[in-house]
Amino acid sequence: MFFHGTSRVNEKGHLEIGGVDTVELAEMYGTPLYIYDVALIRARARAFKEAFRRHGVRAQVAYASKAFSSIAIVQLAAEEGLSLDVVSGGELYTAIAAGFPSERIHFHGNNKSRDELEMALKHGVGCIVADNFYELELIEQLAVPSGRAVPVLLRVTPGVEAHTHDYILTGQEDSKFGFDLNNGQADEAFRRVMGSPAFQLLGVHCHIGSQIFETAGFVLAAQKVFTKMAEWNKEHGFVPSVINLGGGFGIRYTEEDDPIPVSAYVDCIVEEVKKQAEAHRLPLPEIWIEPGRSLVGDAGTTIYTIGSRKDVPNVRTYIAVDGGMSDNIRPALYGAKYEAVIANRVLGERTETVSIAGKCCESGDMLIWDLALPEAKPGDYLAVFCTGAYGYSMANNYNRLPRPAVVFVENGDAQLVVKRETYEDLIQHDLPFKAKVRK
Ligand SMILES: Cc1ncc(COP(=O)(O)O)c(C=O)c1O
Ligand SMILES: N[C@@H](CCCC[NH3+])C(=O)O
Repeated sequence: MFFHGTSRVNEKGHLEIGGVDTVELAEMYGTPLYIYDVALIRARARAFKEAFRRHGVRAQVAYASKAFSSIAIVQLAAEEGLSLDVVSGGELYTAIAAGFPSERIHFHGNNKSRDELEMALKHGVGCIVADNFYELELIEQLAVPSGRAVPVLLRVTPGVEAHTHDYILTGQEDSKFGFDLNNGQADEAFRRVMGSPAFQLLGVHCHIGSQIFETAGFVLAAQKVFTKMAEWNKEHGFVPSVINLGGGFGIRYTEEDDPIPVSAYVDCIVEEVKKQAEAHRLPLPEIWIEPGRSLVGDAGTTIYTIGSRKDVPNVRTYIAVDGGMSDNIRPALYGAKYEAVIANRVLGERTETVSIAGKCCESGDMLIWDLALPEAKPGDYLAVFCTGAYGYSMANNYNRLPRPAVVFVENGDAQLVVKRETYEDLIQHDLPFKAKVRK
């Protein structure tokens, strides 16, 4: 059975997570419903931190909140001693509202606006990951009058091609993110930052992509980034205090995925950074990473109610659920694959193969193709596993579907942490049209 964390089958034959019956949750909060296994998120956070601790190096593990941002998850990240990666005014606002320590917030993004940068500086975020020359210009304009130097990392594209889906590759040269490491852009950004009192350069950031299963890309990225920082050290006496190698560590969505433990990624990163620091006779910088998916991905499960069924004789059977690409766009966007069970009959014999359709008016709104299930009836609950990252955070109101509720479960306790949207919520920003009367 494809279970993660505290998921198990209880004596009623129902899926239980965090000691709570998911069928009871579906009945209490309605569906679609996102359920997060808090113990699993804690375990992943601790595994990352423990891996660094074993090496005795200074490190920060920043939760990439784009994977799932809400007050509750940010508070949990703070409780677990994580730092926080935010990529917009909205994620920053959420972090501040949750009381997250601003000195542990890292502000990302390839087109930060003046307002967003102003907000970040006002709250004294720990660092701005500067992406481009326009942004350096904006930071300078905002920082110089204040007389304070802004801590920055320069985001570079190292020219490393990780093996993952094209849409989630970020480290290759032809990318919208960061300063190119190989064509002189990163050097120009370095000179720009070092020559201005507006900046305090901490070091370099790179992120090579997402859902990566191999360590080779991280090692290569560490080598390339370090070689550049060593060059800057030789020529300009710069001593980096931070190297940030981003996130991207893969998780197991289906039986086809075979990820390595999070500690294995940390081991290879730390070993390479140590090797590079020694080779270049530089002090070991603090090592930062920013995992999103690997902290929350397999801790999330979505519960849907099964509704209509359509048989296309000799071709396939479609089973439709009460959500779809509006609460999980990943299958439509990336062809992402998931595993699922019937939450109220987990151990039922899997006698038919069906395809799970969403309820949006798009043929591409399919959640899972060719899934073996016990015969599904209207009113059964379908539990789709591993939806914790880039599920709720990419949810939308297509077809004016209200976004689902989110519940955290731990030790037999369930807590609603995001309310379900209502129809009133959907029209709250709409204004009536008043036609001008022509004379
Ligand atoms: C700059 C940056 N950091 C961190 C992440 C988090 O990646 P993941 O969720 O794959 O760990 C991303 C997303 O890919 C990113 O773009
Ligand atoms: N949203 C993507 C990951 C993008 C990561 C952000 N750089 C996914 O669901 O796989």
